[in-house]
Amino acid sequence: MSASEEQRQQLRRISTQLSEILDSSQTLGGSDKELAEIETALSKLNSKMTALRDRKLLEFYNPDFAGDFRNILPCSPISGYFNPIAPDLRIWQEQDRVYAEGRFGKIHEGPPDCVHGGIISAVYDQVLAFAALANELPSLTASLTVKYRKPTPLLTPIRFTTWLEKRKDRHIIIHGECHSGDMLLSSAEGLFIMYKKNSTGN
Ligand SMILES: CC(C)(COP(=O)(O)OP(=O)(O)OC[C@H]1O[C@@H](n2cnc3c(N)ncnc32)[C@H](O)[C@@H]1OP(=O)(O)O)[C@@H](O)C(=O)NCCC(=O)NCCSC(=O)Cc1ccccc1
Repeated sequence: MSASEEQRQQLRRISTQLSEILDSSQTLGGSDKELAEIETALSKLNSKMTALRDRKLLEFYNPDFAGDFRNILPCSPISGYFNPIAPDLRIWQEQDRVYAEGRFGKIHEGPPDCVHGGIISAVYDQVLAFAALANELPSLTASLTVKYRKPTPLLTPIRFTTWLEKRKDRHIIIHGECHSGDMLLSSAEGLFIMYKKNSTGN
């Protein structure tokens, strides 16, 4: 079963709500009574959602992403609009480069007030893979090296830039950089291996 436009919009709004709930959970405080009320409300919501959980409406891959890379893998934990843990990034292509821009919130904190290194790596993994796709070289990550130059601040505009560095047969090298303003925060190199052609040559 696939989602109607109305259902897509509803699911997107639900994901946004859940995302805000997750973010709030990181700095939550209140009296015993207030926390108990939240626990009860969430428990009810949880039961309702559990009852509907095996009726997935969203596809794994959306070829009609219309230039918005957050639509390609709707439930990706890094880029999917419908996954509440995905960071709030805009991801798009210009010529053969893919860019991601946005801010990370408390849910992605590693060192105090900074983004967790694993989250930064995960974003590189996804946006470098998108750069391969943008160059019509769909592939999987074989290895990923990230150089962390400066801590990546939370709640601050950050921009990732990625580009195809080299291709030889099925081996693809993609590079990426992450900046806050003019400051280089980190860089990455990924080796991607293109999907094998099947026996029909596709
Ligand atoms: C697919 C492949 C990487 C390669 O296997 P096959 O196709 O069977 O190819 P084969 O083994 O025949 O090798 C071909 C050539 O490549 C070379 N080579 C291979 N590996 C390495 C290496 N590590 N390092 C260096 N070289 C390596 C190998 O020597 C050979 O070289 P040759 O031609 O003789 O000179 C496989 O190991 C695999 O599935 N790994 C797990 C991948 C995975 O889970 N990644 C994480 C999830 S993806 C993600 O999250 C991003 C994403 C999100 C959403 C959407 C899209 C992307």
